[in-house]
Order: sequence, then structure tokens, then C-alpha cells
Amino acid sequence: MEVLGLVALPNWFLMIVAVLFLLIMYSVYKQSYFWSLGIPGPTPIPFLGIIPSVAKQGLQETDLRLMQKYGRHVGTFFGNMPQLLITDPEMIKEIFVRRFSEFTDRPQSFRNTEFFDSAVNVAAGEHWKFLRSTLSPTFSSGKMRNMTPLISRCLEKLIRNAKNMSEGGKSVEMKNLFGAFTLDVICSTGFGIEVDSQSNPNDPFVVNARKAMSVNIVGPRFLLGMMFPDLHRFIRNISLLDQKAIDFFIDATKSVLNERRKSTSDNYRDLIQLMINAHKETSDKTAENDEVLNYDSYKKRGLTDTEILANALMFLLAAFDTTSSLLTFVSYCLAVNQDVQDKLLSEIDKELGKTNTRLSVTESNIVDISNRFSREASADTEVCGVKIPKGLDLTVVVNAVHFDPEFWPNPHKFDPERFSPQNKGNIKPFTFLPFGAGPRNCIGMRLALLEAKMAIVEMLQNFRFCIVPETEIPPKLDKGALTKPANGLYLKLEAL
Ligand code: HEM
Repeated sequence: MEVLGLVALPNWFLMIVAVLFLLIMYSVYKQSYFWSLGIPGPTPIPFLGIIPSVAKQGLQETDLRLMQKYGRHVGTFFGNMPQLLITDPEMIKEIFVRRFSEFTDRPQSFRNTEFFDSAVNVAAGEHWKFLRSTLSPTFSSGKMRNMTPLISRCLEKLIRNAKNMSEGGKSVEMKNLFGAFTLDVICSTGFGIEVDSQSNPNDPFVVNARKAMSVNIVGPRFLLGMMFPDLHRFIRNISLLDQKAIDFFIDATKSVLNERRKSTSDNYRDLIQLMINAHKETSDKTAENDEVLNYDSYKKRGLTDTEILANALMFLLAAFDTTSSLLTFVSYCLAVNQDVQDKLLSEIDKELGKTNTRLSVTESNIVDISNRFSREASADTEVCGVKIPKGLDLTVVVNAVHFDPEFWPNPHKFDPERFSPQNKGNIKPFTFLPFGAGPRNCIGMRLALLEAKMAIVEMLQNFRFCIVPETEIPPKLDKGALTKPANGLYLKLEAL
């Protein structure tokens, strides 16, 4: 074809230009979303939105910059997916607690293959209410206490491995050490399977667990979903996770289920057994969520095998990296702040043997292991004067709240005293959100805190955490959605 009678352009070239033009128009149309709502935010890059900035600076840094520049609610695009980022405690309270019934579900982009629709963190509407009410008693304080013998066995392996790794004064990579421990704990408390991840890294359970957990967040399937949100329902059954590893766990869980159904023993204390028995349990009445949801009224049947399989897998994925990162940062903070380590040791000596030991150090360290958590608006509405259309992804930026000097004076100081009984009352509501907020907060919080506290106490009774020349201060953080060290975290474990 000739253009203005001057140059002859091949048809294929014009076709490509036309397709590109249409694609850019599609993206500009999608990304005009926040302009029409009058919500502030950066000018999006077609198709990519904030992805280039996340790839370059990491999610945490990008979020912090956006919130500093645009305020407590910012309209952004992850690819072509609109996300309203929030750090306003009033807005968080409205969405996550007061008007929870209008914002119950997680955003569409959260959905993986159909199999995972049966997992409590993905399930929607009435199905989520049923799953949450049936699974909640599984994580009650009493059930967690029953799990302590399982955790104690993993602690023995942790200490043995820590001794081996630190032999001859060698520095120890803490994420690796605690990663093996948390994997042992979730295999044992979740599936009733004993592994020693550190000593037997080739155990098929360990190999597949690691594969299942290494999600490439900026992989092709994820990017395609973000750039073309309208295609989501067509591509959703392409797994975001390593399908072979997932299949391994489905088979392993199926055989545990079959064995349990044949067994007459009532000695099993793990999550699989608790899920098999879940419908017989009543809710933990002390749980704040029960007041909001009246969980017992939703429990109408037992869990199906698919629901047990999907949730067992989800617990594995949710428990591993989070708790091991928490432990890694606790050990780092104690190594850098020897005075706090001394104080904690004397606290442990005083409290040991008592139940419910307060370890404010652990609490202060869960600050932002999960950088973000989200809900979806079920209808067009308005919150705190901000227009929210149906389907919008509302995401709390946890690290921006936790490092906000207006809520946390001197936010980068490691100061566990902020969480002491005397000071706890000064914390502004909805500014401390390590496990999310409202009835859909982290269901595994008690298990995570129990295992983390037990591990810290045991480690401190055997070692002193010390920094070495390889210790990165402050540690460079991974660019993804979870706060973890980018290059590992090296410490010396001085035997006591
Ligand atoms: C330090 C460790 C952990 C941290 C920091 C953490 C953090 C979180 C956060 C921020 C959420 C989102 C809450 C919301 O949307 O309001 C969440 C949800 C969830 N967590 Fe955890 N978590 C941890 C450990 C665990 C463990 C050990 C398990 C299970 C064994 C677990 C299972 C879940 C599940 C199933 C959900 C989804 C709940 C639902 O949608 O109803 N987490 N977690």
C-alpha cells in the first residue's frame, strides 16, 4: 500500500501497526479508570503500569514511593489491572471490618487453577464462609497446644542442624536454616509426615515442597493475566505453580487421607486429621472473628476430599516462607541489637515454663513479612469519600503503614518495647497489620507465632546471634511480595 503516494509499505507492516495501535488503545482505555474517578496516582505505562518500577526497585520500595508522593490512597495499575493502594487506617477499618460483607472476597487476579477455588484463601462468598467457619477451630489455641510435641521434635532437628552448620565458627545462612525448620514443621503439623529438610534435602517431599513454593511472580502466565485481565477466565487453568510438584502433594495427601480413614487410632494431631474431623468441632468462642460472622451457623457439612487437599496444599504454601522470614529477621535484629538480645534472654529465663510467654520481640518482627493483602468490592460504593467501583482490587500496603512516622515514631528503630503491655495501648488501631485485618485475616497466625516463639526460645538457649563481616546491614530485600533477604542473611551462632 502507498502512503500519501510517497512510500510503499507492505501490508504485513500496516497490519502490525494497526494491531499495536488497537492494543495501545485497549490499554489506554483500561488505564483511564482512575482518572474518571478522580483518584490520584502515577501516569501508567501502557500494558505494564508499575511493573517496570517493581522489577527495578522491588515492590516495597515502589509502594513506599507511591504512598509518599500521592497520599494514603493511590490508583495504580499492575499491568492493566487497576489496584487501589491504601494506607489510611480509617479506610482499612471501614473496608476490612465495618463493611466486611461488601468486601468479603479476594480480587479475581488471586485465582489460580479451579482446584484452588476450594482453598480458604481463594474461595469466594458463601463457600469462603463455609470453609473459614469449618477450618477456624482447627487453629484454636487448644489445637495449637496439642501440636507442641510435633513442633518440639522439629526443634531438636533445628538445634542439631544449627550446631553442624556453625561448626568451627562458620557463619550460617539463617533463611536456609529456618527454611528447613519451618518446612519440617508444616510437613509434620500439616501432613503428619516427618522429614529432616536440612539433612535430607533430596527427600521427595522436601524437593517438591521447594519446587511448589518457588513461584515466579513475574513469569509469563502471571504477566499475561495482568496485561489482559479480560482473558483471565480463559487462561486461569494454566497453573501459576509447578504443576508436577502440586500433583506430587495431591497424591501424597490422598494416601494420608486413605490411611487415616482406615485407621482406628485417635492419636493424630495434625491439620489433615483436624480437617477430617472439622465438622464435629465448634468454633473457638474467643476468636474476634466469630463475633462478626457467627461461624457455627455456616457449618453444614464436613469437608470434601478436594477441599481437604486444596487447603492442605495452601497451608504448606502459606506457612513456609512467611514464618522462616520472620525467624530470619528476628535473629538478625537480635544480632544487631545485643542489648535487646540480653533483655530477651532474661525475659525467657524468668518466664520459661509458664504458658503464653510474651515475646514482644517476635511480635515486633512480623511487621511486614507479607507486603500486601487485598479485598474486592462486591458493588459500586463509596468509602471515606472515595468512589469505589464494583470489582476494584483494594490493597493495603503493609510496609508503608508500618514505616509511617505519623503512626510509628522513629519507625526504623528496632524497639520491641512498643509492644510491651504498658505501651501497647498507644498503638493506633489498624496501623499494625502483620496478619491482615478483620474476619478474613490470617487463619494460621496462632501456629506461626507458636512455632516462631518456640524456635527463638530454643535457639537462644543454645546460641548467641552475632553479626559477621558478611552480614548485610541493613539486609537488601527481595523485590517480590514477601519481605525476605535478597542475598541470604549470614550470622555467627556462638554456642553457649
Ligand atoms: C509469620 C507468618 C505469617 C504471616 C506474616 C502471615 C500473614 C498473612 C496475611 C497478611 C494474610 C492476609 C490476611 C488478610 O487478607 O486480611 C494471611 C492469610 C492467610 N494465611 Fe497467613 N501468615 C503467616 C503464616 C501462616 C501460616 C503458618 C498459615 C497456615 C498454616 C497461614 C495460612 C493463611 C491462610 C489460609 C490465609 C487466608 C485466610 C482467608 O482468606 O480466610 N499463614 N496470612
